[in-house]
Amino acid sequence: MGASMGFPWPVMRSDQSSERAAAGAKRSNPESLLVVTADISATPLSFPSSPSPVTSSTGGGVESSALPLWEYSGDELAAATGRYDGARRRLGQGQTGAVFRGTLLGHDGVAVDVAVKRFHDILSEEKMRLVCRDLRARRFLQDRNVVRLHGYGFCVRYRKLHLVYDYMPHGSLSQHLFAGAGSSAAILSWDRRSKIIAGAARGLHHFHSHGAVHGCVTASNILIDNDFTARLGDFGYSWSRRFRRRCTSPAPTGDIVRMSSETDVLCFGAVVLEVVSGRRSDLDDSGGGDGDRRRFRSLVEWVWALHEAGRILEAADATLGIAAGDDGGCGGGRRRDAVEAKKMLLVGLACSHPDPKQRPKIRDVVEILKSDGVQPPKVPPSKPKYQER
Ligand SMILES: Nc1ncnc2c1ncn2[C@@H]1O[C@H](COP(=O)(O)OP(=O)(O)OP(=O)(O)O)[C@@H](O)[C@H]1O
Repeated sequence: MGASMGFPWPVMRSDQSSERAAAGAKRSNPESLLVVTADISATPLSFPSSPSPVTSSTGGGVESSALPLWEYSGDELAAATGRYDGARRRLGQGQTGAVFRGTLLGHDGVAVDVAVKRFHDILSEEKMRLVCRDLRARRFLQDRNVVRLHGYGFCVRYRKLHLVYDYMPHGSLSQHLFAGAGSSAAILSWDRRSKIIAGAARGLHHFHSHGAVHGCVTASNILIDNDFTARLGDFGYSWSRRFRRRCTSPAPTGDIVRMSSETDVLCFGAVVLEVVSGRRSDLDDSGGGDGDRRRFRSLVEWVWALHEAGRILEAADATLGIAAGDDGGCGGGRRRDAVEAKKMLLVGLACSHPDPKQRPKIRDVVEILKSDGVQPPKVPPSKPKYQER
C-alpha cells in the first residue's frame, strides 16, 4: 500500500516481516494462515519525526511505551475479516463506519484477535497522507486504559481508511448499560461500574497528560476488556467529516461540543451519570421517562435537580439496590456502595459544570476516584448559571 500511494515516509521491510510470516505459518488457526498466505505487507513504519517512547504517568507500564504501528494491505484486512462478512464478523455499526472482527499477526508475531473499523469517508491521497501522519504521532497514546491501535490500512480501490484495534471481548459500555431488561446489562454490578468509571478516567488522563484530547467520550466509545477494564477507543477522528458533523451536534447538556480537554471532561461527566443511573444522557430510555423525570430534558438536568433537593442518590440505578432512602439506609457493603455512588454522581455533576473553567481537571478526578479517603468534589447546591461569551 505504501508504495502504491507514494507515501513520503520510509516503509521498513524489516526482518520482522519474515519472522511474522514464519510465526503465522506455524500456527494452526486457519484465519491467521489466511492472513499469512495473503501477501504479508504489514510492515512496521519508521517514525522519523515522532516523539521518543514515553511512559505513562498513570501507571500504564509497558503498554504505554510507543509500539510499532503496522500498515496492512487491503487484501490482508479482507482476509482477516472473512471479506468483511457482515453476518458473522460485524461487531457494530457507528456513524463513521462499521466494525468487523478478525485475526491478524501482532507486532510480536503472535496472532491476535482484532477489530477492524472500516470508515465510510472517501479520502483523497493528500488527506490520507495527513491522517497517517496524525496516526503515527498518536501511537504514543497506547496505554492499558486505551484500546490498542495495531495499525491501519487503506483500500486503494474505494479510498477508505481501515483502523485495526485490539478486539475487546465485552464490546462497548453502552451495549451493557442500555441493552434492556434481561440482557447482559445484568452483568454490570456496582463493583464493575465503579472499576469502569475509574479506568475510563485514567485513560482520559493519559490523553490529557500527553497534550491530546479524545474528542468523543461516550459510552459507545468505552470498550470493555475481558477482565472488565475500561479502554477508551475511537479517538483521533477529527479528519472525518462524518465525525465532525456528529461532534457539532448538541451534547448531552445542550452545549455545542468543540474538541478540548474541558469538553472531554464534560462528556466524561455525562458518561459517569449514565453509568451510575443506568440511563441515557438524553433520558430517552423508557418511552419518555417516568414520574417527575419526564420534566427534564437531559439526565444531567435531572441529577442537578435531585442534588438541589438533597436526594441525589435517587439517581442511582434502582437495579443496584443502593438508593434506598439515603446512604445511611443501607447496611454493610451496600452502604459503602451508596457512599461511592454518591461521590461519583457528584463527580458527574462537577464535570458537567456549565462553565468549562470550573470543571475539574481529569487528573483531579482520577485522584478523587482512587480511594475512599478522598473527598468528593465541591458541587454548588444548584446548577450554576453560565453565559458563554
Ligand atoms: N475494539 C473493539 N472490540 C470489540 N467490539 C468493538 C470494538 N470497537 C467497536 N466495537 C463494537 O462496534 C460497535 C460500533 O463501534 P463504533 O466505533 O463504530 O461505534 P460508535 O462510537 O457508535 O461509532 P461512530 O464514532 O462511528 O459513530 C461498538 O459499539 C462495539 O460494540
